[in-house]
Amino acid sequence: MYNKSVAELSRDLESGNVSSVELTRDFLDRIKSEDTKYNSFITVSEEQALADAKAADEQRATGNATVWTGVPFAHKDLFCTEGVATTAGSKMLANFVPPYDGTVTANFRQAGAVCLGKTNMDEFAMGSSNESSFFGAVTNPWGLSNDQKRVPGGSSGGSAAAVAARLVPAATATDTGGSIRQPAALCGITGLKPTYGRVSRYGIISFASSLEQGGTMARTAEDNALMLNIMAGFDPKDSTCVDRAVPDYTATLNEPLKGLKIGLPKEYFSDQLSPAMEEQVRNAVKEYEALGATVKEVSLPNARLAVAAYYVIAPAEASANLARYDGVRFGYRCENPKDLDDLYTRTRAEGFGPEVKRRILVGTYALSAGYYDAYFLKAQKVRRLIQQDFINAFKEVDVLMSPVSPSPAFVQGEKSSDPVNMYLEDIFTIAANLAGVPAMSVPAGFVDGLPVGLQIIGDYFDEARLLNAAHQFQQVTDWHQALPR
Ligand SMILES: NC(=O)C[C@H](N)C(=O)O
Repeated sequence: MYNKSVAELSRDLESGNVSSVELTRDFLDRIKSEDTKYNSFITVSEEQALADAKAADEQRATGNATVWTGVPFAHKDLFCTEGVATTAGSKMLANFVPPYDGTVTANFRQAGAVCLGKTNMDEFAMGSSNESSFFGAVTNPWGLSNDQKRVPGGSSGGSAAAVAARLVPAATATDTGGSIRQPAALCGITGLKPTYGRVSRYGIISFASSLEQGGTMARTAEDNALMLNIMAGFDPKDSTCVDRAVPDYTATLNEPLKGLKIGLPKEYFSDQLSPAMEEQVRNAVKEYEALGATVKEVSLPNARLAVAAYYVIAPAEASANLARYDGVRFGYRCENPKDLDDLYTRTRAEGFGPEVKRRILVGTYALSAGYYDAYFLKAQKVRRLIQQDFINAFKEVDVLMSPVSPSPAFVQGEKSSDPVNMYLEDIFTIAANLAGVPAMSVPAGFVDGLPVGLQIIGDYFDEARLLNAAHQFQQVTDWHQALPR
């Protein structure tokens, strides 16, 4: 049962092979017995899940079921869930129970899906290893047999580890600079960051508003399509959400790839990429050629500036977004403040972890009057150039393919004392966020027994094509089915 996809579980529910209550109990039991190894959940909402499963079974009995009715899944702990703690992986929000559902949360609820709980993540989505979580690091299900605990990537490491370890068939995630694609790659699952504006951000705890986007994680491309079908769409509660028709993302999965034009950005096959990783990515591209695609080299000349621009823009936006955590309205409050200044200072000093503080300081500096032009404005100009690079590339090709991360899952602690080294994990993923284009990670092989991801980047709102390309690849490969060892 645990190995089944959302599509398969949905068919089992439809045929009456299993009830949602049985399925939900099974997955909850599995989380209880297995997650001690991974720490992929912050909260397991057992009671609520069983009540929702019962309601889903009743709904199905009336003949009014959706594909999702009764199917278990999990939310990254950044998505506000009414009545269930939503912590953003931070001490600051450790006791925050939202009085409302975010739009994505409401969409899953409306479709009848059963949320089993909230997954672990880097604090406020800042990190590439899940080690900055107030609730402890997450362990990658891969590589455990070597006795060395490896990171699952981040910031959506809990979602990725839970899906890889078969604790849930699917989980929501968010991606600001690589937070869906890098953990998906490191855990050997499939993940999609949609176009900026495709999915409502209402009720997602904000880190960098102009970059982040809610997205999907599951083992198959088909399941990612099923998730996006209920996540995408206009929302008047999010002014950055685009009013544009939502296709059925499953409808085009089986289109043949003959004639698909693939571009390989030469900047993404640099010496930062290990030769063994490069070989896996190039082998995956060969599979596409066998499926009828054509391949050519393209250039994203400004891609090398992406990490530098991101680490000005994202902290700047974070410093503004996180100003609201002041101990007054909600979240953590320090004990016995002397006065208002003391309340602000100690609440923030005690409530935030080191990486979040680093970014607030960097962001505040970059936005301050004397430095605004030199850093923030300059970074915005670079961002525009990077966007233009993608626009130019998509005049020549349909999709871009590249590695997701420079190396496979690293050992816990290896990069903790070197923030810049950690930031370089996103060297191939960040440009897509700066430009706002959609991008996926698809399992494409192994290096030293650890999963490798293929990144597929698309033009604006071309998610259906990405999912089609990933699905066709998964019909001729079985990397996405491999069991962690
Ligand atoms: N949030 C993300 O997309 C992760 C990125 N590594 C960051 O720390 O900003």
